[in-house]
Amino acid sequence: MSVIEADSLRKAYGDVRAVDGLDLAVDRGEVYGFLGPNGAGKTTTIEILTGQLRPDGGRAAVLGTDPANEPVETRRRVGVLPEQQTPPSFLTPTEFFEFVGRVRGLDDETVAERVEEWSQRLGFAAKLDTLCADLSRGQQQKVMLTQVFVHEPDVVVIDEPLANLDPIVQEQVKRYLRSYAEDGNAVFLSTHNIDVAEDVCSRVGIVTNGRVVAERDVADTETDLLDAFLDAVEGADPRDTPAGGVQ
Ligand SMILES: Nc1ncnc2c1ncn2[C@@H]1O[C@H](COP(=O)(O)OP(=O)(O)OP(=O)(O)O)[C@@H](O)[C@H]1O
Repeated sequence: MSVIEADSLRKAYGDVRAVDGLDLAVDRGEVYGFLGPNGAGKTTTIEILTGQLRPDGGRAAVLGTDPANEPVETRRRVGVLPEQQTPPSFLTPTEFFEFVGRVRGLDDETVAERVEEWSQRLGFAAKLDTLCADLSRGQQQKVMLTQVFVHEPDVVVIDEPLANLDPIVQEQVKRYLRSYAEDGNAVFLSTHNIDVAEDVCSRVGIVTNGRVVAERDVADTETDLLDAFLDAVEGADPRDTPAGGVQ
């Protein structure tokens, strides 16, 4: 059984069909790249998969539960990195992780051990007791990445995880994501960066106008992801078609 499934998913904002009949399935062991241009419907899909938004139609399932019906359970079992979100400015990373750990049912000792490991891995151990407001954008991203994994979820849904990270840390995170999937977990990685998709993902779904229009195995040497992406985007109809019909 796939750990992430979307079946004819739909969501409109007024007359904009943000997600428009989207199908996908992600299995354990995969880093699935969700690759699409601005406005393709990636964020909206992520919000549906993580229980933040109820679809207008279709069905989503994450680890066998419907995020629309069980949003709290979904967010407890899944690691989520929302687009451009920063940790609370009025907390230190240590305080933030304690809060996150309690919400997810972890004891403080377990949280401290995992935070120690992650802060060493990403190189922000010296900043654990600095107010998040006083961290650089990259350091804030490291904090956000740590909260994704602190409860050791089987599935993570991450939006542009490498944003603001220096090249060395980017390489470490890429390596970690691949090994995390190889250990039998699943990564759903949304990006508009083709190089990131090529470097990290095992399979890529290209999304335009709210649906997955092509899928490619990245290991397939015949695949040129850039060509597939340009074909999909150039072949797509203009965005923002009114939900009621033809523009
Ligand atoms: N809250 C909202 N109200 C109205 N329209 C919205 C809202 N959120 C998204 N949209 C529209 O839905 C479409 C899909 O947006 P979405 O944010 O899901 O795309 P995206 O692929 O994440 O884009 P980007 O890569 O630029 O972040 C866009 O046309 C956008 O303008």
